Amino acid sequence: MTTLLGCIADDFTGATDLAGLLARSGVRVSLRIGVPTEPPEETSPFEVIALKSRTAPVTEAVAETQKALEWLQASGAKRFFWKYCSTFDSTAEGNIGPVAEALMKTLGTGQTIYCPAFPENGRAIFMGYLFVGQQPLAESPMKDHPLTPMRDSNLMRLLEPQVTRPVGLADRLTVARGVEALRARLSDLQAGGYAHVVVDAVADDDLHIIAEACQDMPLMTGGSAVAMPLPHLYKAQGLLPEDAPSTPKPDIPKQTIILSGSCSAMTNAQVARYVDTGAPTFRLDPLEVAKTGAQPALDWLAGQNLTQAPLIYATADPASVKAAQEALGTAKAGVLIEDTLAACAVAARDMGARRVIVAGGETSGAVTKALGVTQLDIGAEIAPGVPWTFCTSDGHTLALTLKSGNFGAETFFTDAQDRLDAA
Ligand SMILES: Nc1ncnc2c1ncn2[C@@H]1O[C@H](COP(=O)(O)OP(=O)(O)OP(=O)(O)O)[C@@H](O)[C@H]1O
Ligand SMILES: O=C(O)[C@@H](O)C(=O)CO
Repeated sequence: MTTLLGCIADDFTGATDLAGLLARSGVRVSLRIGVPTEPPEETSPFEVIALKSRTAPVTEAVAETQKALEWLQASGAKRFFWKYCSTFDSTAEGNIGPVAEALMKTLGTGQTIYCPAFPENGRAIFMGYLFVGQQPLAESPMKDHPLTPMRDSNLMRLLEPQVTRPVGLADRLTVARGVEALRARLSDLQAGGYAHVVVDAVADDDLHIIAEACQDMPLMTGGSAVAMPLPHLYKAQGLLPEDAPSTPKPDIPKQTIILSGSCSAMTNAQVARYVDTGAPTFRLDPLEVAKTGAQPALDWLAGQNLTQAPLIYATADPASVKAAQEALGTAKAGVLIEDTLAACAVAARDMGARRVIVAGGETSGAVTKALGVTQLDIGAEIAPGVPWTFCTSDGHTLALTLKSGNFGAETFFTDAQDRLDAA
C-alpha cells in the first residue's frame, strides 16, 4: 500500500527502535537497511530507512538522507520523520540540524519540531533541558561517549550551531495546555521566524499531544517515542484501514547466537547476567584479536550447541576499552571487533542459527551487512525500543534483534529468547 509516513533513522538500532514503537499499533512496518537500490514496489504504510549516518561527515549524511527521502517520496509518502538518538547524539557540526534543514528545504516547509523524549526509557525534556533518568544529559554517562560526548544538556544550545535559522522552545507548560495551545505556540514561533522548535515532553501523554498537534507537518523530527501515536492518529483521520495487517510471525527454529559489541553500562550488566546463567560464552579481547584474527572465536563457535544460545562478546568496562583503544587506536579496535562478530554471525548462520541477537549500533551495522540483510519486518517487542525483526539471509528466514547499547533490562538476552517463543 502507499506509504503514509516515510522515516529516516541515523543508525540501525535507532531504526528498529522507531519501527518497533510504530508497530505497537498493529500496523505493518518495513525497515530497509540503507537506501534500496530498486525503486519501491511493495511498500508498507510505515517505511523506515536505516542509515549509518550519525557520525558521518555532514555532506555525506545529508546526501544519503536526501536519497532516502527520494525513495520514500517515490513510495507515496507525503509526511516524513527524521529519527535520531533519544540522547541527541551529535556534534557542533551535526548531523541532526543539517539533515533536518536539508529535508525542510526539499519538502518546502518552514518549520519542524525536535523531540528526543522517550519517557519509558527515562529520556525527558523540561524547559529545553534533556534528562537521562534523573541526570541532566551532560551529567549522564553520555558525557563520555567516545564519538559524540554530550557536554551540554540544553537542546536549543546544542542545536543552534548546527542550523542556520533560529531555534525556539515550546515548553511543557504549553504542551500541558493541549493540542490547540501547542499549535498556537508553533504558529507564533513560525511568525517570529523560528524554523526549529524544541518541544518539551516528560510523559507519554505529552507525546500524544505533540503528535496530534504536529501530525500534518511535512517533517517531524525526534526520538522514536513521539512518532508512536501517529498510526492511531492516521487511523482516526481515516488514512489507515482499522484492520491494517501486521507482520505475520514466521516459525523460527531455536538455534540461537548472541553477539555483543556494545560497551555501554547496560550491556555490561546484561552480559554479566547472561554469563551468570551458565550459558556458553566466549570473550573477545581486541588485543588478542589483533594477533590471531577471528579464528579462535570461530573454532570455539564450531564446537557449540546453538540450542544453548551461546554468547560471543567484546563488551568490556571503560578502563579495558580505553586500554585497547590506546594500544590499537579507537577505530582499529572497533573494526577488529566488528569484523570478528560479523564473521561469527555468518558462521553461526551457516551452522543453523536462525535467531540472532545483537547488542550495539555499530555492531548491528557490521552484522546485518555481513548477513546480507536488506529488509526487516517488525515483530514483537522485547523491551521498549527493541523489537524482534524477521529477515532473509542467504535464503534462510532469520529472527534478528538489534539492541541499542543503553536499552533493555539486565535480563535482556534471556528476555529476547523468551519473547520470541511467547509471541
Ligand atoms: N573491548 C573493546 N575495546 C575496544 N572497542 C570495543 C570493545 N568492544 C567493542 N568495541 C567497539 O566499540 C564499539 C561499540 O559501539 P556500538 O555502536 O556497537 O555499541 P553502543 O555504542 O553501545 O550502541 P548504540 O550505538 O546502540 O548505543 C564498536 O565499534 C565495537 O567494535
Ligand atoms: O533513541 C535511542 O536512544 C536509540 O534508538 C538509538 O538511537 C541508539 O543508537
